[in-house]
Amino acid sequence: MSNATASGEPLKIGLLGAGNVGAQVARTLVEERELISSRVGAPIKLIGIAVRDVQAPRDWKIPGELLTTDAEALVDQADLIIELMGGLEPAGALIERALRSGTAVVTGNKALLAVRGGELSSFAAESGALLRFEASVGGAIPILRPIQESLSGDRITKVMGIVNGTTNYILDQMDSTGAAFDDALAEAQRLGYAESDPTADVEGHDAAAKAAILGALAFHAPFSIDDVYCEGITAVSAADIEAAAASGYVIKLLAIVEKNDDGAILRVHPTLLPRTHPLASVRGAFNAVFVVAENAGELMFYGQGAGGLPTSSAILGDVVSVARRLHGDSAHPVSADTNGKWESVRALPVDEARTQYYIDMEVADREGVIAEVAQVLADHHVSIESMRQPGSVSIDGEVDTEAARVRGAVVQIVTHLAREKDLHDTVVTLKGLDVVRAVNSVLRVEVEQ
Ligand SMILES: NC(=O)c1ccc[n+]([C@@H]2O[C@H](COP(=O)([O-])OP(=O)(O)OC[C@H]3O[C@@H](n4cnc5c(N)ncnc54)[C@H](O)[C@@H]3O)[C@@H](O)[C@H]2O)c1
Ligand SMILES: N[C@@H](CCO)C(=O)O
Ligand code: NA
Repeated sequence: MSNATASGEPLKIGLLGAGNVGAQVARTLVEERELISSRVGAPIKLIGIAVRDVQAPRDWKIPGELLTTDAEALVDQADLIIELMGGLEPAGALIERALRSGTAVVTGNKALLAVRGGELSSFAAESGALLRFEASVGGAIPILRPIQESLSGDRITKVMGIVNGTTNYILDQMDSTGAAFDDALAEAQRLGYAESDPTADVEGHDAAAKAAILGALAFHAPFSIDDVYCEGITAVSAADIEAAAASGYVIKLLAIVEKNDDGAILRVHPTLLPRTHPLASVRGAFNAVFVVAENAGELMFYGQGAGGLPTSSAILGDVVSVARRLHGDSAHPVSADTNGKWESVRALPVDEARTQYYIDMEVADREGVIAEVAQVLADHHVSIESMRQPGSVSIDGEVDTEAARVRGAVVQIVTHLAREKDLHDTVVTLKGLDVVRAVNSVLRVEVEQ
């Protein structure tokens, strides 16, 4: 890397990958070069785009002289690399190559960062290279820079986000139209939100990668996706959504990272939220991230978490920010721009999380059943916040015993906050009771911070 801008030469930008996001970034860097240069305060130039096939048809006609299949040579010539190939390799090796030689990197590659983020950050710290990845969580939403910079004088205690647009779209469709999971997924695929292989989204892996990145930045510790407990949405049924709605809740797939005196817990799972919660109003494929910090209190960030154009906005914001730093190199030592020092924060098992549970079950309809169920919860130190018997309660709230006798009894319990391990053991014991015919669903609940 040369210190191009200090010598008046344009800052040389190399782009790796020209897919959904890459093509939009290329278009802006070519068509809006003057604007981006003026935002930087120094000239920039896109010097090349590494692609697999220079002849492949593209929506936006990229000037042919920019295309190359030699990604390594492009990395070696550039002052700043934008990686938008995705996947672990060759993206990982190319980013490592750039960072080790002091070349700045901007990427949106959450899958790579969730596995090798700590290692790549240390390469950056060793060489003084800048590494930015705002697009990797919440797409266009400015969330990582606020966590890294705006809140760096505060202590973040919890981050809770809807960080996967595909699953939010599916759950929202199920909630608003009563659709079954498979139909909502098919619609998400038709609209281009979900990929033909939707595993990474619906099984929660994409959200788990983002949880690892959020946890690492919020708590200054190099967490990886292996530290994240992950449950997707494939087991969420139309009946779950309907029962939740009847009790005033909505089901969202949340990435939750929180810190206590012993360490941090990182988890992704379907969660019941009261309809009055700010995250409950996030509809369709939108994303939102809720942050709680000791002094700032509660903050919420909302916007488009995916799509070529929105995501390109976050990439270009990082490019301008990095280019400004490279331009002012001598005045602003780059080492001051990193995430600070990693701290020693243990990743705790999900069993240590404190959460509330919603349990929907069918019990035999006879005397003493409710007392027996309540005793199981008490034995596990879990207290009950509310209990409903929707199948046997009439509209005015009077218990309709005749209805209960015919239908059996559905019992819905919301617990107070308790250790995940105790809640889990409670459900196992309930399932073993003779009077419990079936446990229909068990979901975690987030009510307050
Ligand atoms: N699309 C989004 O909404 C979105 C949002 C946030 C983050 N991201 C991230 O941005 C990155 C890019 O996403 P995308 O949607 O543009 O993906 P994409 O699949 O549309 O584009 C990737 C491009 O990289 C090219 N490529 C892959 N390997 C290559 C190689 N070895 N040499 C040259 N080219 C290669 C592919 O041919 C493809 O054109 C991913 O890391 C993704 O996770 C995407
Ligand atoms: N598959 C992701 C893309 C953005 O990271 C989503 O649905 O949100
Ligand atoms: Na973002």
